[in-house]
Amino acid sequence: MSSIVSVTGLRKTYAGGFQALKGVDLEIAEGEVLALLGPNGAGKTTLISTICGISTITEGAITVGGHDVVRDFRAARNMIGLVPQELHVEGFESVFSTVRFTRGLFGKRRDDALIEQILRDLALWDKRDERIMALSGGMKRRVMIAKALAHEPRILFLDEPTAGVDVELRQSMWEVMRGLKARGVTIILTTHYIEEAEAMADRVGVINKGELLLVEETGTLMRQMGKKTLTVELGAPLEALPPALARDGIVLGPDGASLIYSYDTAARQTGITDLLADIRGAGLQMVDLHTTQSSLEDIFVGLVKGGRR
Ligand SMILES: Nc1ncnc2c1ncn2[C@@H]1O[C@H](COP(=O)(O)OP(=O)(O)OP(=O)(O)O)[C@@H](O)[C@H]1O
Repeated sequence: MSSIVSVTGLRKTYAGGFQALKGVDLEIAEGEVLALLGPNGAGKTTLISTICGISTITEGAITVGGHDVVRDFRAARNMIGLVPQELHVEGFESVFSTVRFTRGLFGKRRDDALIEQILRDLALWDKRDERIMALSGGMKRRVMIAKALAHEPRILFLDEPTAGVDVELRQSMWEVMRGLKARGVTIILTTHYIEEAEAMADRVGVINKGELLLVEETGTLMRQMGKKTLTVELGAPLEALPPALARDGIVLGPDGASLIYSYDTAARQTGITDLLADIRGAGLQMVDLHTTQSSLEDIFVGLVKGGRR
């Protein structure tokens, strides 16, 4: 994997003595979308801020595109676009001039065609002459993204890009992110929305109490750690579970009308074949079968409760 961001042994202790990051190692591949999941106060924003060179490093090292974020701050920062959690926009300025001005701050030559393209991609072109204060919250967020993209960064950090936005806007933000990914932009987003990680991320990192508990491909994580539940609907309800069917992971469903069996999707033998044979052997009639897969949310809650894998 060729890393565009490399974080090694990162520790961050705030002035009051609070340890917000306790030794984080993380490699981010060029072109990937990485979602950082974690409860409030886990250290997600702190991690992003240290990578972006906004927050000082207590111990460890970070490189962005091979540039050390402390020694070679300017080169590292030039490669990064940051969309922070809070909206900071100059309310009286127009959309176009704000985004153009931001590009200038990075010492890049004026390129109005590029700004036009960015605004079009973000469905902001029609609003280019409006004052930012007159825009809706969702539009302001998009202006923040446009500003972050104005100097053509190769890496975009989005800190909770869809917190508190409506479903339609969330979907349109996802479209924006997909478009950027298709152009090869590496995206790191923090989110509280599991469905966002599931929908967008190539890999998921789970942070809790300043520790990166794991980083895994989204699909692999779901497969490795997921549980499945098989529900067998019975022709006639049972009073109790027949002894022949008793085994780990099985319970009688509501009203005794079904059997519910939980199994590990990663296990070599799920036990389903034996279970079905035993159900038949016990003379029970099966009228329907269905399976459900645990969500990334279940996995996440289990991880945060249970600590490092
Ligand atoms: N400037 C600061 N001084 C002292 N402590 C801080 C400072 N900034 C953050 N913290 C603490 O560090 C911890 C991690 O905060 P951080 O904002 O990184 O978490 P987060 O995972 O982004 O949370 P959220 O999801 O709520 O945004 C929190 O306990 C927070 O109170």
